[in-house]
Order: sequence, then structure tokens, then C-alpha cells
Amino acid sequence: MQPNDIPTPHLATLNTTEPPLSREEFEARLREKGTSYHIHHPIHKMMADGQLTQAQIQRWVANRYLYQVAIPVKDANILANCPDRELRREWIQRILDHDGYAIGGQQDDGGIEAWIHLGEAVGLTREDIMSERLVSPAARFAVDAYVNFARSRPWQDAVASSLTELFAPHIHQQRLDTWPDKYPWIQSEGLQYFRNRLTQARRDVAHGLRFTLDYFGQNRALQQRAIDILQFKIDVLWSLADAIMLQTCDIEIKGPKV
Ligand SMILES: O=C(O)c1cc(C(=O)O)c2c(n1)C(=O)C(=O)c1cc(C(=O)O)[nH]c1-2
Repeated sequence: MQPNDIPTPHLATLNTTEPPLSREEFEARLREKGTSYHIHHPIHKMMADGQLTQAQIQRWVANRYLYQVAIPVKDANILANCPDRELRREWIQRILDHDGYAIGGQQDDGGIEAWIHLGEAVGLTREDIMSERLVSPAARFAVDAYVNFARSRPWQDAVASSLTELFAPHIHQQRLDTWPDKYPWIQSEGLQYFRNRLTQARRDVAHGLRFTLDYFGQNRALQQRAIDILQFKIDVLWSLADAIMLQTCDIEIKGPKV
């Protein structure tokens, strides 16, 4: 059995008889998936409307830390599975963005550190965040599903699974636009993570999208596969948001407040 034949319940059966979509139509079908992006999840709508309490924002940041630390591990799995040197040269930047680096006198603390600063800006300690003691088990399952996908699927599939980043600049911008007004108690320096991602995500997605349109554009079956993979990733993010929402609802009812 070839890696591409591994049955995955998330991926629909491929219809190989239809003609391929044009490049434009294929891209449009991927972008259409934005209608089910987690920006539409109730917890993110409440967040943008200013309806979350400090304890709920804290739990969101603490749970999302799992995703932040998983991303470079996911990307390292892509590098490990990918024999294409050109792709690795570009992809490695994603690991540096999140882990940071100190190379040849140049230094950047990276996105994980910026996320910890966000946690401190919302009133958590570094220990609260890094110990992962506030995270929900269901959030861990959702994030693990993404890392396992990148570890076990062909690297081309894992590249396509990053394409939720098509929609990420919008949600980062939404937080930058709404938080200062809705949550004035959050120190503004803490929002630097979102500012950094505006450019990083646009750069990443230009690369990931170009690759996906080229590789998965070869025939209709591969195009459908990429669309299904994007849906799988959208489901990962939605499940993560579900997990956080359930947990934050619980703390509002019976504590403990952090
Ligand atoms: O805050 C968000 O809503 C959000 C969503 C996503 C995404 O759509 O996957 C990413 C990020 N943030 C993010 O900060 C990030 O670095 C990132 C990397 C990736 C990826 O799949 O490789 N997604 C995302």
C-alpha cells in the first residue's frame, strides 16, 4: 500500500473521472473553506465582541500555547519527510519564526516566546503557561491530531494542511483591532505576536498555496484531496476552539479562577 492510499476517515473518497478544475477555480474552492474557519466559532465571536472575562481569555491563551509549541514540531516533521531541498530551504524559516534563533550575531526570540509574553500580558505567569497545567485534554487531542497528520501523511499533504493560514491574517487583525478597546486591561506589548504573524502568515501562505496549486493541481483527484485536507485542518482548529469553550464555560460556573 502506498502512503497516499492510507485510509483516513477525514478524507473523502476521490473521484478520478472528473476533469481538473482550472488553477483559478481550484484556488477559489480552497478559499471557499474560509466560511468554516474558526473565526466563525462562538468563542472567537464572543472574544471579538468583548464578551469574555479575564479568566476566559487566560484559558484561551493557555490552551492555544499547545498549538504554538506544536507548530515547529509539525514543521520539523515536514522537513524530515521531504526530499526536496528547495522546499526545505523555504520551509525551515517557519521553525525559526516560532522557536527563534541566535545565529552569527543575529537573534530573535521567536513566536513561542512572544506567545508567553501575551500570556503575561493577560495576567498569567510564565510557569502557568509553560507547565500546561491549565490546558484541556480535548485541546491536546485536537493539536496532536495535526502533528500526527504531518508525521504520518506524505509531506505534500502536510504542506496543504498549513493552508488555514490563508485565513489567519484576518483573525490576527481582528484581535489587534478589537482587543485594545474591548479588553483595555491587556498590555499592548502583549499583542506583538499577532502583529508579527500578519507578515509571517502572508509569506508562508504564498509559498504553501503556490506549492499546493502546482502539485495538487495535476488532476481532479489530487485537487479534491487538497480541499479535503484543508477541511481536516479547519476541523482541527474548530475542535480546539470547542475544547477551550467548554473549559472556559466550566470555569465561569464553578471556578477555580486562575
Ligand atoms: O491565531 C490563529 O487563529 C491562528 C491560526 C492558524 C491557522 O489558521 O492554522 C495559525 C496561527 N494562528 C499561527 O499563529 C501560526 O503561527 C500558524 C502556523 C500554522 C500552520 O498550520 O503551520 N497555522 C497557524
